[in-house]
Amino acid sequence: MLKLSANISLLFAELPFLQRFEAAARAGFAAVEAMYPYDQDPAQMAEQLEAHDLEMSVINLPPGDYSAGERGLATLPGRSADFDRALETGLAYASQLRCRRVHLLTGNLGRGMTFEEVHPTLRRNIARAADYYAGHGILVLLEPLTREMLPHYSLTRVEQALELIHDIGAPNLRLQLDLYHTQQEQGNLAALIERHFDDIDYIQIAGVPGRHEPTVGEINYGYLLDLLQARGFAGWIGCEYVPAAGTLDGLAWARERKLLQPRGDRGKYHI
Ligand SMILES: O=C(O)[C@@H](O)C(=O)CO
Ligand SMILES: [Mg+2]
Repeated sequence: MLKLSANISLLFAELPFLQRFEAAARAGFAAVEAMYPYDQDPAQMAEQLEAHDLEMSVINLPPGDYSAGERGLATLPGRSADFDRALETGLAYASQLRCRRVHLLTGNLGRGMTFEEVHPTLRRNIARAADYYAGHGILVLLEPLTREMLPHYSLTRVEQALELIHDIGAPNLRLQLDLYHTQQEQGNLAALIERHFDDIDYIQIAGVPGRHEPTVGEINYGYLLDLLQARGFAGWIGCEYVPAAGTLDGLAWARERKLLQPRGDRGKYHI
């Protein structure tokens, strides 16, 4: 059966962050994911995971100065100290949350820079991250992100990510395929899933346009989820979308596919 993880940076936003763990468990999720949990106390998050028998399926590594538009440090020359600090902080959180995956945001292209020009710095830093986390049994994931959201982002296509993954060759360096982003950059999702199935560790889903439930928009997730089911995809599928209305009502699609196992009174929170 396909495994869903609730992105509690976006889902259950009707509740304070620390209450979203219980709400996700009651709704029937076995895991949660978070984008940038670094404003939270990891001990409190760990308590919630334990209390509600949840896995933390993935967290992003610290992205640099987010408010300044930084989305990762791996492409930026002269930032190795910040990059190393991000690896250390990510490890502290992942360890305390027993999270076995971190998403390494690669960073923006500097003004006037091309992917080819940043490639040596990027490759070196990704290899450094993979080596750093390998010793802790943690996977490092690369996720192509669309320029519709991040116009200057460095890693936008599946083929770019796979070239780095295969060239570096670290066994703990894997692909995070976000179908919301990849639809906007290159489409052809079913063929990409089929062609690169063995390289995909993690999938995320959201509707295009609007980043709402997978039932809204141009992507036929019924077809894609059937394909993943038929291929026996065993990784997590992150529900990384902004509910169009209420979170619980918006999960009807997952309940209809019997992908959620509600625990206790799902409606405890009046959301
Ligand atoms: O798809 C996304 O936006 C996230 O998975 C992410 O890591 C970058 O924000
Ligand atoms: Mg994503």
